Amino acid sequence: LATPGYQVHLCDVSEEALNKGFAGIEKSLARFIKAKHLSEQDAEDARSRITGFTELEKAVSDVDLVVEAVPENMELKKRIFYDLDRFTKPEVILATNTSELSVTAIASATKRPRSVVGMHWFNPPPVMRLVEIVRGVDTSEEAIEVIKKVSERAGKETVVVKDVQGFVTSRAISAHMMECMKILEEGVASAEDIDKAIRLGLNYPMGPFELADYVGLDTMLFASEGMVEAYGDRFRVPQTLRKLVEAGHLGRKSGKGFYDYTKERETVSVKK
Ligand SMILES: CCCCCCCCCCCCC[C@H](O)CC(=O)SCCNC(=O)CCNC(=O)[C@H](O)C(C)(C)COP(=O)(O)OP(=O)(O)OC[C@H]1O[C@@H](n2cnc3c(N)ncnc32)[C@H](O)[C@@H]1OP(=O)(O)O
Ligand SMILES: NC(=O)c1ccc[n+]([C@@H]2O[C@H](COP(=O)([O-])OP(=O)(O)OC[C@H]3O[C@@H](n4cnc5c(N)ncnc54)[C@H](O)[C@@H]3O)[C@@H](O)[C@H]2O)c1
Repeated sequence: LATPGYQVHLCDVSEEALNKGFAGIEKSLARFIKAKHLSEQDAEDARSRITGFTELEKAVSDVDLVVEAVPENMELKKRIFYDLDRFTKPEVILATNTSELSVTAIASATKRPRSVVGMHWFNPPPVMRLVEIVRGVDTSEEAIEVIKKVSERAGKETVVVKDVQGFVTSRAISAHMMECMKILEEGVASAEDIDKAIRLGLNYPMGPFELADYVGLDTMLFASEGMVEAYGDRFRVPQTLRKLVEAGHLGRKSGKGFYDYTKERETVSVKK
């Protein structure tokens, strides 16, 4: 959002967490500069528009829009929205990047459910082309329009969907990934070969296990629990996924998941 010109307040729980965020932004800017999508000056301008905060009240007291992206946990999201409702000006729109939680339930923690809306980005957000906008039961047309405008200014296409478990995208990808997980657990093929088959045979940019590591296995587990609760037997929480998360193997962000990123991995991604 800083690249297309917005002033951004980035808030996280500690300086260490903030620095991780800034390091991620640097990596992305470097890739864009290398690919000549951005000049050094554009990158510098984007950097100068981002200010870090570790206190939520200070971060949001004078903003026009909040995009929340804390871990996928309903109690935590509700606590944050309760605070956002108290700390922001009354006209501010409060968006959540939740992958599958009920936007309507998150909105119930505020006194302004009309201004609460889903703004679902995709990883890596600077590259992926869609923002899925989720209309909660009370979300106003104005809130939807603001998110459309902001997304378009960030170069994204949008779709507006109803607030059902998993919306369109997480529901669809869950079906695909959970079936691949069953294929793995049945011993039909290795994770590497399933990933290769899906990439080369079906032309997906990433196989299910490399994508799961990329998204983060903790986020995957939270999301799959929600899918099972809503849709029952059509989905089930994969035990292999649960065990990896219990062991602290969260994918790329912890160095290990379905693959080990601490060693130079014979990468299974297709290089041109
Ligand atoms: C198995 C477990 C089962 C459990 C079931 C659980 C179910 C629950 C499901 C819920 C999931 C929720 C998910 C979430 O809410 C929504 C998501 O985010 S879903 C994930 C969406 N993302 C994808 O699907 C990504 C797929 N991958 C790709 O598109 C590509 O691989 C890639 C990441 C773009 C990388 O492309 P490559 O060609 O491989 O690599 P390159 O390095 O050449 O990059 C291409 C191009 O992109 C630029 N780039 C890449 N990354 C970044 C970045 N971070 N920042 C900036 N730019 C980047 C790169 O520079 C290249 O640019 P170019 O040179 O081409 O101009
Ligand atoms: N990972 C993905 O690919 C992806 C894609 C789309 C949407 N999402 C959604 O985005 C949200 C975040 O997911 P993630 O995978 O980035 O999680 P993550 O755990 O990797 O990152 C969450 C961030 O929130 C910070 N945080 C925790 N508590 C906070 C608080 N009280 N105040 C401010 N910051 C706090 C953490 O320090 C961390 O930086 C989830 O709702 C997830 O479903 C994730």
